[in-house]
Amino acid sequence: MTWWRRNQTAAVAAELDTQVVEKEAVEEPADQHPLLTVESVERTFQVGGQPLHVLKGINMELRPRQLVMLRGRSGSGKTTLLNMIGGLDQPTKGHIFFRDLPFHSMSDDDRTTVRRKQMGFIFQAFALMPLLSAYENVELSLRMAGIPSGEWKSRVEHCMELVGLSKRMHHRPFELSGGEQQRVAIAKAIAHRPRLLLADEPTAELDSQMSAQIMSVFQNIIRTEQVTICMTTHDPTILEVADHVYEMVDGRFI
Ligand SMILES: Nc1ncnc2c1ncn2[C@@H]1O[C@H](COP(=O)(O)OP(=O)(O)OP(=O)(O)O)[C@@H](O)[C@H]1O
Repeated sequence: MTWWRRNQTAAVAAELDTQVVEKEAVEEPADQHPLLTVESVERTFQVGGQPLHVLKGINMELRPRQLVMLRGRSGSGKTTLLNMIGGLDQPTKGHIFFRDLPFHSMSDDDRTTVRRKQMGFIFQAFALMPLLSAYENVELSLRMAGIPSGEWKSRVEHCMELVGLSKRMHHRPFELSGGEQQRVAIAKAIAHRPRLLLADEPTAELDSQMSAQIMSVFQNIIRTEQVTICMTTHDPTILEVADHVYEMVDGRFI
């Protein structure tokens, strides 16, 4: 089993390298091949010995440089789906392809390799480290992704500039407002140049003005960093900036 895993991991690493070369060589038009495809995905949890059907047949696509929102009431299954798209969990049934990689059947190790290199997360569980400055938080993400240390300084400074926080990069999270902390989280999530950025309720704790700022940062990074963003939200006021909104009710899109 171990040798197979190692070979599989090597194959994924090789695939990623090829994809990076392709990315540099060819500029993909926005509407070309999907970055991610979800086909007939179901997710069932066992709760107290009973099956709980949370996702009941989801189909969706994320295309390069799109801003896609998952909207729905609390408990409708948005976070469960986002976890699946990010390879943090696997479907009970159905298929998920990130580019050509079958997330539904890949090992945890292989999904982790893809995630580290090609995805960024703005999730509560990946929150800022409180004792590190904004700069050090972003740098940490480059270190984790295996980016050579010689590239860290310019990339951190570039990302802090993209989110409009160049003047505050040596502050620690508690010295920043909620909106500023969220912008540091965005800088941290995009520092290693992911293809896909996933955000779970990124405007949840923010007032409407700060939420609008975050959405404007998202639009800016889609343009300048060529990233695709998929986020969950309850907030009807930000839906208009989405390229596509999937409305979820009780584990299905309507
Ligand atoms: N690991 C798990 N085990 C058992 N049940 C789970 C698990 N994860 C999620 N659920 C259940 O699945 C349902 C959907 O949860 P999910 O967090 O995906 O909803 P959501 O739409 O993101 O809600 P919110 O907007 O409140 O975050 C809930 O009833 C939740 O209790």
